Amino acid sequence: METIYIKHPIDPERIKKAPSVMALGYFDGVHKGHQQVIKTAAKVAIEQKLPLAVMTFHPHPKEVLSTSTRPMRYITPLQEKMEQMKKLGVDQFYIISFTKEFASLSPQQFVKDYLISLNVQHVVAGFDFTYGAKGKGNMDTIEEDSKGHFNFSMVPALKNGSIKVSSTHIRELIHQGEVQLIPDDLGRYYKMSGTVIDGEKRGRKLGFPTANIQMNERYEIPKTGVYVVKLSIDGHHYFGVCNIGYKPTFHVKHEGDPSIEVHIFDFKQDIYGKEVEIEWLKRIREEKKFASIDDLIHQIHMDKEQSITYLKKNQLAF
Ligand SMILES: Cc1cc2nc3c(=O)[nH]c(=O)nc-3n(C[C@H](O)[C@H](O)[C@H](O)COP(=O)(O)O)c2cc1C
Ligand SMILES: Nc1ncnc2c1ncn2[C@@H]1O[C@H](COP(=O)(O)OP(=O)(O)O)[C@@H](O)[C@H]1O
Repeated sequence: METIYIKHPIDPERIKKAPSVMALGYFDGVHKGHQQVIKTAAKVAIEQKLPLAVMTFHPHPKEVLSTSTRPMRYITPLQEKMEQMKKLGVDQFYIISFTKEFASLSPQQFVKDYLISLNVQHVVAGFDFTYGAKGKGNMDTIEEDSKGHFNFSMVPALKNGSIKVSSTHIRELIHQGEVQLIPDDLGRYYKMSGTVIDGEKRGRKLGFPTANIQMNERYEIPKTGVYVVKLSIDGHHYFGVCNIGYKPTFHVKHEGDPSIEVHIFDFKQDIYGKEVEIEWLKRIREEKKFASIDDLIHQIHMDKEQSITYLKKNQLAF
């Protein structure tokens, strides 16, 4: 996959003008609805013997246009989005830097500069895709704005039961800790990449060493609590039990991002500094403040047992 970064204003002299089929969207999550859009474009690309291209915008428009001071978090930060695009067989991945100036382009100017000038032959987008200043361009205006330079296909909403598959719904599931439901919408478990860092060196003394994981990017954060997780380290897969939270047994203050700590089953290696991937399989309980360390240790034993039972019952491991 070729990745093409474009900074606004686009320089028409410097861009490739080979014809392509282009799927358009923000695609945070690259969920089943997004996959439908990209697969529709892939089908047209095969029929027309053209490369499959995807155009996305980064950072997320909300991050640039919203007045909120809270930083935007992602289901798939850019690196992860790229990985998913590769898996879908995308040939060219265009990343347009989303700035206030870019956002103020009229819909017609966007189509002219970013689609027609790239020699796009066919555009595919989801039913709710909008383009141009204030999102005034949409699936009802694109035909007129294309001025006959390209055809387009609109992909209808994908539903999971009565609920529309959407990044918003997946975010809600992450925040509610309902991670076991996420594969229905996302097509895979929610996962993060991170680095194993030093903790407070207490885990080993408790009889439960825990790998403390620092997220590598601004991911959406699951609800605090204890989870069954899968870890990938150097291409090997392990299962474990994870606490995400503020460790109220030891700390009074709950500031900043929660810590993420995984006790890995049947594992005894030093992995400080390693890059890992953590998949969130199932939330099993709330984080609690224990009256004694013995009570906490007893509870962690039970969490481990419960996790292994869950993994066995769902034929995920053991
Ligand atoms: C499965 C599991 C469940 C945990 N549950 C709690 C909890 O409910 N409350 C709490 O204060 N700490 C909880 N912890 C966090 C421990 O307090 C923490 O692992 C220990 O303090 C070691 O921290 P360190 O690795 O930073 O040294 C849990 C840890 C694990 C692995
Ligand atoms: N089963 C295991 N699960 C998690 N980490 C383990 C395990 N066995 C060994 N380790 C190593 O021990 C470290 C955790 O030890 P711990 O005493 O909890 O210290 P820290 O507070 O630095 O996390 C991990 O980062 C990892 O390198």
